[in-house]
Amino acid sequence: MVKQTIQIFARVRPTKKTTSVYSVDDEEAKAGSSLEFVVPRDLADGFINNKKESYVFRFQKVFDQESKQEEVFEHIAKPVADNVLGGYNGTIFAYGQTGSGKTFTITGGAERYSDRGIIPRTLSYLYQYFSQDSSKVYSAHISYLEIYNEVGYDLLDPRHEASRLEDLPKVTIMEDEDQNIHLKNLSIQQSANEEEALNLLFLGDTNRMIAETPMNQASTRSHCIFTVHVCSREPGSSTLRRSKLHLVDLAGSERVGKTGVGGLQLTEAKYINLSLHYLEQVIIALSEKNRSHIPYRNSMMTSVLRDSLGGNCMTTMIGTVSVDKRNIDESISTCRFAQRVALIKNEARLNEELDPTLVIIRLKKEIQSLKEELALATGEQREDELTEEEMQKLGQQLKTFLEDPDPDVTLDLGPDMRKIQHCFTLLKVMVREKFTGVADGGDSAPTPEVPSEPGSPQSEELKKLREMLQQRDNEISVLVNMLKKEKKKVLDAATQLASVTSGHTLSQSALQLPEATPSELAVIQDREPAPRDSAPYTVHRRRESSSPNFGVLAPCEQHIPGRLYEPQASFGVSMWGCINSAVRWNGR
Ligand SMILES: Nc1ncnc2c1ncn2[C@@H]1O[C@H](COP(=O)(O)OP(=O)(O)OP(=O)(O)O)[C@@H](O)[C@H]1O
Repeated sequence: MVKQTIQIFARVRPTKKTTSVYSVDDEEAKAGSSLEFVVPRDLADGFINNKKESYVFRFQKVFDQESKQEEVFEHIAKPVADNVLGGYNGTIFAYGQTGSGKTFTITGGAERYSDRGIIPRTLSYLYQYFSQDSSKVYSAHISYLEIYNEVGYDLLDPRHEASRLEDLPKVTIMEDEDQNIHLKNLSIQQSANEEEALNLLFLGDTNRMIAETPMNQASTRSHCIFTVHVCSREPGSSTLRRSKLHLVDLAGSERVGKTGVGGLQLTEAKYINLSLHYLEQVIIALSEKNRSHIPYRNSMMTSVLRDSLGGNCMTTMIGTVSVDKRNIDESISTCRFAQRVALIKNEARLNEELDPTLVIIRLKKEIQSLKEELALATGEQREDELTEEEMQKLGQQLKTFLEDPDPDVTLDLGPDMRKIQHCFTLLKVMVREKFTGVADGGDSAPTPEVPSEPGSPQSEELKKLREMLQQRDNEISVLVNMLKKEKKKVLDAATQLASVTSGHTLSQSALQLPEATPSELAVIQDREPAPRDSAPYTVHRRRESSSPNFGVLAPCEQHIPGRLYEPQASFGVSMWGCINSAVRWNGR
């Protein structure tokens, strides 16, 4: 919660006449500035005259006649807009006598683009911010209320042009039990971008009650409240921030006697002055300590601005003053009003709430889950089939669960046995597909391994073993290829040997004879080779391992003098053992 007094600023309307009745003293940046009016004593009032000659008022800042709209926006509206973007309510209201520049400050002048006032500049600032801040999703809605002769009208109502004012629906105030104000018949229109928001502003301004008065050629005869409702949410979050920015152009106070108006304008002036009087009463009540009752309900304007005055809002007032000699009294009165306003303390709260639609979805789910739990507890299982949509949702849930690398992740299916069973069926299909490549089951498929939990020691071990197995497989296939080549060489050598010894030819099939007995092998391995030209030989079979294990051949890995062949390569040396075992000389 932010406790803050209402910030007050003064703006002096430019005047063509040079005037010495006022002076602005700009003090240190933080100390603010003061505005002084000098009113010389009127000798006509007699010699004994204790009337004050100098009136000094302090403000956060005084904008003199040369101040530009840009400057006013930067100092007054921008900080308020920033707070609104942060989730706090904000109000800026302009107060002053008629023709002192309230509408010029709040809405702006129509002649030049640089004369744009606080409303269009703030809209531009807000939408620019929305597009630049990617951390949140923003939306804005706009309402425009007019209070004319104590009756509220919706300025954005399209029937304004065609209907008479009396035929338009009246905006009425409704209060809930928490004393929050709700406005019936006031439309709140969404505006997706700056252009749409400006169109709404122009539509409302065209519908405003304007009349020519002796003080102002286009005097606004009503109080107007332009409200921007900002809503923001971080993507994926269910917390919403809703804030309101009221930009208020009050109707100007005027001295009926001085301006000499009559008829309708007199009635308007009476209503305006009465509502400003009620506003003043509220301000006085708020600035007094220990005051229990604040008369908000006296007028529609104070009821609508209830939060802005002493409530959940950061409020700023701009007192517009005219420094023509004939307007000095009204200007002093405006400054006095501002000094009282500066005593009001507001307590602005961050307007965060849970998104009601998300809360409803969550509660519905909870109810469904409780119903299912109850059915499970009472033994009433649901018999009806799962819908296609439910099954798809379960499939997606299961997929997310299986793909999540987190070992602690759980699959929440609720107490509905149909869902649990469906998930098991899906899981079975998935496992079979993965391990057998068969999409739909058959009894011949082997029982799939139960996959270990990812990241567990068993799964690591399994992974290592699989890698080793793959490596061995690769080695084996290389060796098998080499074996084939060597076998060919052996065959050639044996053929050559046979032709050298007795002219017999050794066929390849001779090397694929049945296995030699252990005693035969022993004899083969102990025997010295016979001389080259010895008696005819017989070929016995030497078992070749179906999975070539060359350890069997290892004892022959050395060159033996007198052998027929010199091995060509290290593997060839091993193969020599094969020949050694396979070809036995006749003299055994
Ligand atoms: N700071 C300024 N610079 C230039 N022109 C100004 C300034 N302030 C006011 N004016 C001009 O003075 C005239 C009266 O101003 P404006 O209509 O804003 O007064 P007002 O306080 O809203 O009066 P009312 O209460 O009668 O509506 C307008 O023509 C406006 O353009």
